[in-house]
Amino acid sequence: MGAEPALFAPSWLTYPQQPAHLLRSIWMPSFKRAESGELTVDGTPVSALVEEFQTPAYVFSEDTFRARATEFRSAFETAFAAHGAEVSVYYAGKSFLTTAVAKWAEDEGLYLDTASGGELALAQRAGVPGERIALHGNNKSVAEIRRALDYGVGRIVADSVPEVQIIASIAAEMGLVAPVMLRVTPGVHASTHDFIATAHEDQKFGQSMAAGTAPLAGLTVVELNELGITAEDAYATVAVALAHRSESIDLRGLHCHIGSQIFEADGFGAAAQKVLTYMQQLNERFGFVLPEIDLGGGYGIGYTEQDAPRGSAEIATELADMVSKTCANVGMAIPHLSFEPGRSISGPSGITLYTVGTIKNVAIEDENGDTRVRRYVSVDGGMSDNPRPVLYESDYAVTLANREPAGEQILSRVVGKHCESGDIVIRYCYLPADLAAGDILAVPGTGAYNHVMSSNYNYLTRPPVIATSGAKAPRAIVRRETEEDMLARDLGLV
Ligand SMILES: Cc1ncc(COP(=O)(O)O)c(C=O)c1O
Ligand SMILES: N[C@@H](CCCC[NH3+])C(=O)O
Repeated sequence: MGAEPALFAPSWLTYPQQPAHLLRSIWMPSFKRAESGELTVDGTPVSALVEEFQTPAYVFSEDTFRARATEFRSAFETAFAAHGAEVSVYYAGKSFLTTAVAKWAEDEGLYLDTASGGELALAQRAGVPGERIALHGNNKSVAEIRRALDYGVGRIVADSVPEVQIIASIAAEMGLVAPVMLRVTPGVHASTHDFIATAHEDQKFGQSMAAGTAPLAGLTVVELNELGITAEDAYATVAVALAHRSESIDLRGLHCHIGSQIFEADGFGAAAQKVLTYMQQLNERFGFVLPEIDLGGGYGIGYTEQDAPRGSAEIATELADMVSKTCANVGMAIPHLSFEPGRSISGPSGITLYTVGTIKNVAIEDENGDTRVRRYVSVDGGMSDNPRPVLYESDYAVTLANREPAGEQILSRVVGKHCESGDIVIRYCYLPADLAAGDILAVPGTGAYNHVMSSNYNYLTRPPVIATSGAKAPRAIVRRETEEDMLARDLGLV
């Protein structure tokens, strides 16, 4: 492996050969090669999947999803139980949600984090009980809040002072008491792409815990005085005071989420430390004991051989030790803990299958000024089924799936079929020299933030999601979109 990360400074001389074997940090045990060399998913050869469901297609292993959900939950429960604390795990539906997935998560003992009225509607359709659901969002509509309260969700995570006010007034009008968590901004740096980091101060989520931010809360001095808030207080304290005063809000605790696709433990630990310390200050100030803290999700997964994801047991043990130490230091009992993993459960459970179309060579100059050839391999999908490369410069791995990727390997770039030069599926990979139109490629790690972020760009129809498991025949849990589906929304010459 080269000294520099190949993803950002690819060197023709140093970029590692894509291993023909399937790295287990990227490919879960559901994805195996048969003796023939063909890739299988939970025992079904990809050629059979492609024959029945065509490409592009997301293939999602129910077995892997269930195993990862249970593994995460048990790891966190066990690690915190060692300190006498209890844990609830909320599966973050924003990463991948269908009726079947909501049910699998519930079967495995997970609660469900929803991020909009639409996700909530899906959870309702799946029959997830209200008390097992959380509703998130930084700009919830009145209808979304009403729907959540009507369905009896276990908690609404309020993002700001105005949201606390709106939730309080809707709950009062409905004659209910709304269970609320307050999202705070821990002000720590999370090492991930800027667009998916959410813990620093200058972004849209949460309320600041920093002293002296209360005057930014939008209340008049008289209103702040009435709440007992001074200019030295934090913005978040204003929200807590409002929630505390309201008879239609049951304040359950604080919430924070530092971002997504994070490997280092430091950010999670630092955030937990800051929020717990602030929580104890609130407990003392308001004379209550907030019963719960939610530390969000964000645990990174392996996309390429450059990534080294950590196991849930290791993360959980580290966090539990950190939380227990902080609580002892600030003199509080460990509150109920909750977590919201999305990608770490759904991401590695899914792959995307594409069919190879045109293959062409382009002459380019390498870093030494020598002319080289880059092989462009086009597939039948692209940024409409996976916008992550174009949004976050995300890197993925790929393997030839319908047969053994044997023989000479050639540095290649896999691109989509959209009308954009940035429509790149895999920037750098080695694929066999004899790759040909009609071959099937499999891209791992597409179980999270792919199907849910797909689009109809260039009027491509969105792929189906095929669920696999050792116990059942593969079946579509989301059907392929048809041209009729797309065209039906165009109202013609009105
Ligand atoms: C509040 C909240 N919880 C949970 C998640 C899930 O994150 P991830 O899929 O990275 O675990 C997100 C997304 O970043 C989020 O915003
Ligand atoms: N959509 C992002 C993650 C956002 C997480 C939700 N707050 C991704 O694909 O990585």
